[in-house]
Amino acid sequence: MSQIGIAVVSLYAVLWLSRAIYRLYLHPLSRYPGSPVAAVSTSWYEWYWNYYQNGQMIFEIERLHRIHGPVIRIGVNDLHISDPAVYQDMTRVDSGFTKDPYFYQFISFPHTSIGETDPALHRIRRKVLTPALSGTRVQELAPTIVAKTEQLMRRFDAVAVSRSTISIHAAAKAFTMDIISKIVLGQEMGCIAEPSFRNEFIDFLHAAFSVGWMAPAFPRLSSMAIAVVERTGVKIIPLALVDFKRVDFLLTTIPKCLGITERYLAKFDANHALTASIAPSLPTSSDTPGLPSRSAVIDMLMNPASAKGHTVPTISELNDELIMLLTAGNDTTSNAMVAGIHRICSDAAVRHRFVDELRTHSPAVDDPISYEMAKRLPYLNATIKEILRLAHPLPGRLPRVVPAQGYTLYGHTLEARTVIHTSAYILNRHADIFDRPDEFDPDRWLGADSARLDKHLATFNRGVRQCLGKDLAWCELLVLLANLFRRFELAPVGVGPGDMEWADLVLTV
Ligand code: HEM
Repeated sequence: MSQIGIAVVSLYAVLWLSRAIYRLYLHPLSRYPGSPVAAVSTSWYEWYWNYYQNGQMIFEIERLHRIHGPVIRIGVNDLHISDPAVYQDMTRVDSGFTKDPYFYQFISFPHTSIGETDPALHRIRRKVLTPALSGTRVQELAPTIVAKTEQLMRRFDAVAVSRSTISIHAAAKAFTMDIISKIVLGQEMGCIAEPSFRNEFIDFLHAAFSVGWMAPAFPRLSSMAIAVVERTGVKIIPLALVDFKRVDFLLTTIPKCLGITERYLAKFDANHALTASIAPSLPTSSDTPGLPSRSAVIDMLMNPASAKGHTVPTISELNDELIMLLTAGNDTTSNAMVAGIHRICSDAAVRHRFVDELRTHSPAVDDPISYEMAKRLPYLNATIKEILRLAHPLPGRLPRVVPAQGYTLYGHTLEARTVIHTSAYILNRHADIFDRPDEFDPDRWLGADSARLDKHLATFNRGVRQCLGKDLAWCELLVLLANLFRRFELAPVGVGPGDMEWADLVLTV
């Protein structure tokens, strides 16, 4: 190496070392315990635990909390908190905490309901989408959800008659995909009718998220990779978002989604009277003769009058939102179903009470249990809450930025733009709130204390960024689990120890 080369490398080493010393001993967060590696380099810490060790950082964070208490440092500018009171404070509507743009640019598309980090723009997007997913809308959609459950039950009937087995995992994902695609695209994907419940969207999603943690670990490299792929179509490193943006994926793997959206818009554009009639109110008929079924989501997004300040998205922005909604509405609820079915089947006492309540209140097996009835069954509801407490569809860190005025944490003021992470996996098992936290015990939700526990359930997040699909998820879980367990005696086949272990790949995989 030339002398200049040696000088450059030495200078870089000195700079790197000085910065490492500053971050470890002089940085405002240096007072907090945690990982020294994380304090020096967020990237390598993230890369090691989440990419190299495949989504294990959440378990390492849990271990560090056990050693160091409620606050640990997990990055140069990042703390992780395990304290339900701090979480409540951070999720107050007026807390001023916002989503961390650095993190969300890599797990979501910009300006979508999930990815928007600007509070004012988010408020508008949320207002536009709320009517399509609100409690009232879910009530209207409930008969469709019951009908999809019935269709799925026919598949289970066939399996029971032939005394063969069925993949609960594939069945649950097909069920949620057909429902969310109908809501989002106006047309279902037809996964329940597929012989093996084929669901290309989920296959793609899991392949993409298996490399998802590369992006937050190396943000500059990731931004460059996204720019390169957008301009040339060439994928230089494995990244979930790069895969999402890949033209060949969009054209071949889920042509149905884009094709459906484009046909939908073309039909509506061709019919100006109808386009003009897309008022802020929702379509009442889902099947107007001669037209594709209506998507409340697309209708509201394409209507400039949906909310004050709303700008109609371009086709690309529209697709970004639709893909995010398909993702949010498919994998999460189905994972809760799979984990829940396994829990109920594995606990004879719970299963007995669960089935007993269903058969007592609704003995006629051929009369589907409605959403209305399911909502009224206490043990069913308590069991689902307990499933949601422990099932972890989105287990991991949801980083939030400290507002401009700073934030006082245990007497010390954190500077604006410090990032605080909390995780449902850790909060939902916090011993200050949940007695015997690792035990699956639906009865905890039937006691006098249940309202207090409810307030601390972090599964759907809280505050202005809480889940917009919570009512839909609840409806799907209630209707599916009630009808499934009332009708069938289920037993796990071929599920070995370790098969239900999960990794945090943003989504649980
Ligand atoms: C058991 C099932 C579900 C769980 C556990 C869950 C969990 C969550 C969580 C934790 C968030 C906050 C994410 C963040 O802060 O970055 C969220 C947001 C969101 N979820 Fe869900 N979700 C579920 C089902 C659904 C369904 C069925 C939909 C329907 C499309 C949906 C749509 C959304 C949307 C649009 C947001 C963004 C809300 C906003 O920021 O305003 N979710 N969800």
